Amino acid sequence: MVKVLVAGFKGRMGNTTVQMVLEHEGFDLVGVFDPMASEKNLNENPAYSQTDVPVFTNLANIKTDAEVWIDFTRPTSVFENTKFALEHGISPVIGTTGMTDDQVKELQALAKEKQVGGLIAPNFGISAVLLMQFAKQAAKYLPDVEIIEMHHDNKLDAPSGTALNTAKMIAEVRKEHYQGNPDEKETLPGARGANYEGMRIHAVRLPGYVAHEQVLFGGKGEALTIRQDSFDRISFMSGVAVATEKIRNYSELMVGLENIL
Ligand SMILES: NC(=O)C1=CN([C@@H]2O[C@H](COP(=O)(O)OP(=O)(O)OC[C@H]3O[C@@H](n4cnc5c(N)ncnc54)[C@H](O)[C@@H]3O)[C@@H](O)[C@H]2O)C=CC1
Ligand SMILES: O=C(O)C1=N[C@H](C(=O)O)C[C@H](O)C1
Repeated sequence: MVKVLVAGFKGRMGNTTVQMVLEHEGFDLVGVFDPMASEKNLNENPAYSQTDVPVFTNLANIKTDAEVWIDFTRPTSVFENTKFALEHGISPVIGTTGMTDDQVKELQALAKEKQVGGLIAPNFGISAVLLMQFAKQAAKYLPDVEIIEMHHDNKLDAPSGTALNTAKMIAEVRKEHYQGNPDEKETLPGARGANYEGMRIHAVRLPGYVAHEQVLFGGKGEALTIRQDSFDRISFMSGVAVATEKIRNYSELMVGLENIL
C-alpha cells in the first residue's frame, strides 16, 4: 500500500483526489492538509464519518509517514509544500500550477540531492498530454500558432499551466519566427493575448467551463485545430493514480506526465 497525503483537500481537485485515494485498493490515505480546514480528523466530516485520517492545517506541524504527497493547492503555496515534501523524503506528485522556471529548477536540484522521485504535471488528463505532444509535432511543419485555453471562472493563474507548457514544448521545435503583421497595433491593450516566444496565448474564464484547450495552426490556404476538453475533474484522476503508484521508482523531479507513462 502506498501511504498518501493530500494537500489542498478542501478544494475542487483535492476533494476529488481524496475520493480517488480512498477508493483505490493500493493506496492508504494517511493525512490531509489544508489551512482552510476546521476539523482535526476527516471523520468529523459527515461524508467521511468512517475515515480516521488526521487533518493538518499548518505545514510546520505536519508529522507523517506518508510516502507520496499529492498537491492541488495554490500557486503561492506549492513551492513551499513541494520543498517540505522533498526535505522529508516524501515523493511529491504536484498538480498545482503557477511555479516559475527558477522554482522548478531549485526543487529539481533538491530532489537530486535527496534522491527523491517526484512529478510536476501541468495536466494529468491523457487528452491534454496527447494534445501537447501532437501540437509539438505539428509545429515543426506549421510554425504559425496561437493557443486558446478556456477554464472555469474561479481559476487563479493565467495563462493555465497546460497552455504555458504547450507553448514551451512547441518552442523546443519551432524555428524562431515572427508571426502576424509587424505593423499591427492593439487598439485595446491585451487584444492579441500574452506573448510566449512570439506565440500568442489567450485565456478565457467562464462559469460552466472546467478545463479546455485549443491549439490553432495556420498555413498557406490551410489550418489545423487541435482541441481537448476536460468536462469533469475525474478526467485527471487516472493520471494522478498512475503517478502515485510509480513515482517512488524514480530519484529525480520530472515535469510532465508523459515521463512516467
Ligand atoms: N495538473 C492538473 O491536472 C490540474 C491542476 N490543477 C491545478 O490545481 C490547483 C488547485 O485547483 P483547484 O482545486 O481548482 O483549486 P481550489 O481553490 O478549489 O483548491 C485549492 C485548495 O488549496 C487550499 N490551500 C491554500 N493554501 C494552501 C496551502 N499552503 N497548503 C495546502 N492547501 C492550501 C485552499 O484552501 C483550497 O482548499 C490549481 O493550481 C490548478 O491550476 C487543477 C486541475 C487539474
Ligand atoms: O485550474 C484548473 O482547473 C486547471 N489547471 C491546470 C492548468 O492550469 O493547466 C490543469 C487543467 O487545465 C485544469
